[in-house]
Parts: sequence; structure tokens; C-alpha cells
Amino acid sequence: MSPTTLSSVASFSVIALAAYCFFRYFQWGNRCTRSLPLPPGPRPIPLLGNVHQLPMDFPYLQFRKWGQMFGDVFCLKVFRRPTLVINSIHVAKELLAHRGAKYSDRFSSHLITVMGFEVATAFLGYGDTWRRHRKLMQVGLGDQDALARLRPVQQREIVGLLSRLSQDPDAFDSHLKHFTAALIMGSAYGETEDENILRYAETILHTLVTVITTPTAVVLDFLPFSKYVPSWVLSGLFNAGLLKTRPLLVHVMDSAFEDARTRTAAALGKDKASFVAIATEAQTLKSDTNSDNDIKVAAFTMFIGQSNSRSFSAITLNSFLVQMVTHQDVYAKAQRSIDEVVGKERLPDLSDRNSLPYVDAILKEVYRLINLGIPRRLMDDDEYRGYHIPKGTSVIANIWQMGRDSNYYKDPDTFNPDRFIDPKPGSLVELDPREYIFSFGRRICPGQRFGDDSMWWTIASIIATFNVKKALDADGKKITPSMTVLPGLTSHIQQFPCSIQPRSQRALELIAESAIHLE
Ligand code: HEM
Repeated sequence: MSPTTLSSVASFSVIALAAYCFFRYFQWGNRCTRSLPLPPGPRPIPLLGNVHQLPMDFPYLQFRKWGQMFGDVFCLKVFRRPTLVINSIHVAKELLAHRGAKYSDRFSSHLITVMGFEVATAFLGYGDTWRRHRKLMQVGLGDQDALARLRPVQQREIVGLLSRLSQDPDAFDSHLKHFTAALIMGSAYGETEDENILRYAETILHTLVTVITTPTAVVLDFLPFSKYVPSWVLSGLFNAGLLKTRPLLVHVMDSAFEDARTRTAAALGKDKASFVAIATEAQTLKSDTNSDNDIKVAAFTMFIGQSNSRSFSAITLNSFLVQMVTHQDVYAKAQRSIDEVVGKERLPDLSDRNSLPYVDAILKEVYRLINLGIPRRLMDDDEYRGYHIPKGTSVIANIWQMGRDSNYYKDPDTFNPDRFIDPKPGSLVELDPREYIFSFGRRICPGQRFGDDSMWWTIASIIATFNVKKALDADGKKITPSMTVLPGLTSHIQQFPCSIQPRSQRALELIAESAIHLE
């Protein structure tokens, strides 16, 4: 190489290096001026973040304490992942609803995928498949026409629950479990006698909940190499049921769908009331782009999510019973209002809802005090109130705290349905929990109207026909059930003692007559 060439190479290298340094400096400077702090929160420690301060069983109590220290939105770290906790309805609306394009994703989880749940709507990332599922759910579960067509299913299952309660009131826990499963099975797929499907669904859900609520699962999901952990190690860490879940899930999803399709086709001209039937009709009539697979998976998500004792509907009904056993004055007042409006010669139905505001108020108060939610994943960097929220942050709407917000509720820890009754014209009633109990924005619960109607109709029917009281122990003393909330992010309630007895001979006759009428 000649000296001239050597010097040109050297000059070029110096210029390139200078340009690189300038570029990096500029980049760095830019970041310095633009970068904002994370929202305030408890100080994390290396590796663990704030995990050591976070009770696995009841995290929301700690969220409340941190909320009092850091405000209605704060950030903690679960291992290395920033986690944004939203404690107020106002912030939840601003972020989850108004900035829905960023706040509507979910995390993928290797364990969820191993068990086959990654296809379910509730676990899908924000994207086209999820959008198609949600469109289907709106057509087959959300709109007025669909809701009207699903009413016979609700009526049939509610009367079925009342019949079972009248025959064997002590087994109320298993009747409620059967009811929530049968209601959603009927609504998703239509009438079916296949008890196996319900049993399999319970097994699948049991494995899912047992696996994902263990500390091992939480740790595993945060490890970047979790997807390389061989299946035999996973089955050793959890149990053999883990690996059997996927084939069982596929079997339930396929066979329930095929069965529903066959029955829909055979129903020829009769009103075919089920999500699968309504969605299939929409697909044919409007040359919908939704595939059979979308209908199959959306139906399965509805079914599997609500057919278990941890479902949001089961939590609502169990909370209702505990509150009624411990608030007999409320129960008696509700019975009087039903007697006045409906009388004793028929069962209440949804057409009575507007005339029975006190029953509505009881449901609202039950909603206010329960706790539900599914975390979201922030899809892009965001800025809020002068703070930086990085892409990939886990976002938790702390619905438990929203229902106990003293800015909205007087004596928030007291169960008092009257807070929702307008005492005199012009006075303020307190905020309707349906504003937040079904969550916010694009991922708001698609079953909210169906779920809310079903809950109201069920509790009104129980109040009309049964007395619900404290059970007696072996010494004849009354047992006061407590709302013992089991570990997890939702308030799954531990089994509790309760005495359920028919209100009268006439109530029993009414239930029997309704059951015969519906056969
Ligand atoms: C009282 C009854 C119910 C309550 C309180 C409730 C509440 C909720 C909440 C809080 C979420 C989380 C939304 C989020 O990501 O932030 C949710 C999601 C969901 N709910 Fe419900 N729900 C109820 C009944 C139902 C019913 C009856 C169905 C279906 C038949 C249903 C289907 C779903 C589905 C599919 C999702 C996931 C939505 C998605 O990820 O896009 N829910 N629900």
C-alpha cells in the first residue's frame, strides 16, 4: 500500500470514528433531554425488583398501601419487568380506554401455550385474530337481538338451579357451580346433555388455575429461556396433568363445536339460540370473513372462562350469598320489594328489572366489593403525567381498590345497597360499579350485558323463592360465614356454610310449575 493510500485510509477512519462518536453523543444527549422517570413506586432491589414485598395471595392489599404512598398510579418491578398499577377509575379511563391502541395487548406465556390456551380470546395478543373474535362476540353475545334470543337459555338454567336448590338445598355450592357452567354451555353451544364436556372443562380449568397461580409458574414466565425448558422438566415441576391439558382442550373445543353445528343444522326453522348458531348465521348471511375456526375458538373461550368456580359469574353469585347471609335486613327488604312488584304467582324476569331498583342496588353493591381483572401489556412507549412508561410494561387495573375509593363511596367498606338508591329527587347516588367492574377500553368484557342480565335474573329468582340464612353448627349456634378470599388476582371465595330453604309451599309449586312449563 502506498503512503498516500495509507494516509487516506487513516483519514477516512478518523472521520468515521468522529462521525460515530458525534452520532452516539447526539443520540445520548437526545435521550438525556427526552428521557423521563418511571412513575413513582416502591424501591426495587436487584434481580427481584419488588417481588419480595408483594404477597402472592392478596397483592391488592399491598397495592392499596402503595397507592396511599405513591398516588393513584404507580410503578413496581416484578423481577425486571415494570408493572403499572392503576388504582383510580379516572386514570384507568385515560390510559386503558382513551389510549386503547397501546394498552390492549396481553402477555404471551410459555405455560399457557404448553396447555393449549394461547388460542383463547382472553389470552390472544392485540391483533387481527383477536379483533375477529371480538366482532363475533359482539354479534353472538352483545347485541340486542342476540341477547333476546339467548333469554330462553337463561330462563331454562335459572329454573333448573331453583329446582336443584329446592330438592337438595345443602348442596348449594355444587348447584351454583353446575348452574354457571350449564348457563354458559347452553349459551355458547345450545342445549346439550353431554356432561363429559362439563367435567373435562372443569379438569382443564383446574389445571390452568393450579399451574399459573404457583410461585414457580410466576418465576418461570419471567425467565427469558422459559420456552426452552423441556416438557418433562415442566411436568416434574408441576404435575403430569399439565401435559395432558392440551389434547383434552382440543378435544373439548372440537367436539363441543361440531356437536353444536350438527344440532344447529338439524333444528331447521326453529329458533336456534346459541352463540355458535347466531355467529354461524351471521357468517352465512353477511358473507362474514370470520372462519369456522374463529367461531369455534371464540365459543370455547366463553365456555371455558365462565364454566368454573373461579369464573367472574361464580364469584359474583357466591359473594351475593355471603353478603345476604350476613345482611338479613337487606334480604328481607328485597323480598318485600319483589312481593310488591311481582307478587307470589310468578317468578321475576328481566322485564321486572326497572321496577325493582333495590334488587339492582344489591347486585351493584356485590359487584363493588369483588375483585377481578386480567393484566394487559403496554405495546409501545408512553408518557403520562410527566412520566415514562416503557413498552412491555405489565398494566394492572386494580378494580378492588376502585370499588373502595372514598372519593366515590361513603363508608366504602360497609355493605349498603341503599347507597345506589336515590333517596330524594336531586340528591346524588353513588357511582355505578358497572363503570369499572367489566374493565375498560377495547378489552372490556364482551359478555358484560349477558353476564349482568344473568346475574340480576338469578339473584332476583333466588330472593323470590328462598330464604337464605346462617347455617347452624353441631351445637345449634349460628355460623357467620366470612368472605374468605382465596389466593390470586381475583376474589375466588372459599366454600362457606349457609342455610337455603324454600320460602313457602307456594314458592316450591311455582318452581315445579315453571320447570314443567319449560320442558
Ligand atoms: C358478572 C359477570 C362478569 C364480569 C364481572 C366480567 C368481568 C370481566 C373483566 C374484568 C374482564 C377483563 C377485561 C380486561 O382485559 O381488562 C373480562 C374479560 C372477558 N370476559 Fe367477562 N365478565 C363477566 C361475565 C362474562 C361472561 C358471561 C362472558 C362470556 C359469555 C365473558 C367473557 C369474557 C371474555 C371473552 C373476556 C376476555 C376479553 C378479551 O381479552 O378481549 N365475561 N370480563
